[in-house]
Amino acid sequence: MKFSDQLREAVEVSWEASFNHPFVQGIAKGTLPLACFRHYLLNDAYYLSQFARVQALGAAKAEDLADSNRMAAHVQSTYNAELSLHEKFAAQLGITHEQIIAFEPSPTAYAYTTHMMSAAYSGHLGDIIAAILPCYWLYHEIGERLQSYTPDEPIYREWISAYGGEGFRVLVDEQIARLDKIADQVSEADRARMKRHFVISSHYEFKFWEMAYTHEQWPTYS
Ligand SMILES: Cc1ncc(CN)c(N)n1
Repeated sequence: MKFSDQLREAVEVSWEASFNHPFVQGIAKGTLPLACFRHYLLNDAYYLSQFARVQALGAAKAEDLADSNRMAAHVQSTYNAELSLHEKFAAQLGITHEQIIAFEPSPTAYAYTTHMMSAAYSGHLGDIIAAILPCYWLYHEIGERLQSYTPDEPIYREWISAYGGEGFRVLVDEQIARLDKIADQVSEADRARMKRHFVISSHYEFKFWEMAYTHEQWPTYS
């Protein structure tokens, strides 16, 4: 069984829970309050800026130039495709660039990005891809599964079409193939560690919907 198939099997329950989360179902049906999407967007702008840095660490740690080149190209797609889509949504929701820059991430967004950074700084390219792959793969599965939905809210329609589209599929397949190739070359201990990164990131993906849906904040102790 391919390494990526083992990973996919390990997260079946948590990915199904993500798919069924009221945030995701609310996007599909158009019933998600825009205030929840706003909280998501602000946290996601922070998340994607850290995600791009993790991808860049992948470019730096890759052992051959072709992988460095492709990881760097993925940084550019995060910037050109995803972050610019978010900026468009932000403008539609009246969120300014200054608000995005000044935004303090919620606990889950902070914890998830810290997990990815830790895997990236302490590991090799395989650790990095394992930690970031749920971000690609889960979103694409969700986007594909929501393709038949046409929510009234245009932002939600565009969100579904961006993640379910062919452009995103190509990037997901590329990283899955890269991870399978690396998994064939490393030790059993490395594969176990990589699997753990993937499973933890998948849990954080679920918690990210929850964070947005509940407007998660840091405690104030007052
Ligand atoms: C938290 C999160 N995970 C995944 C994605 C899709 N790249 C995203 N935009 N945000």
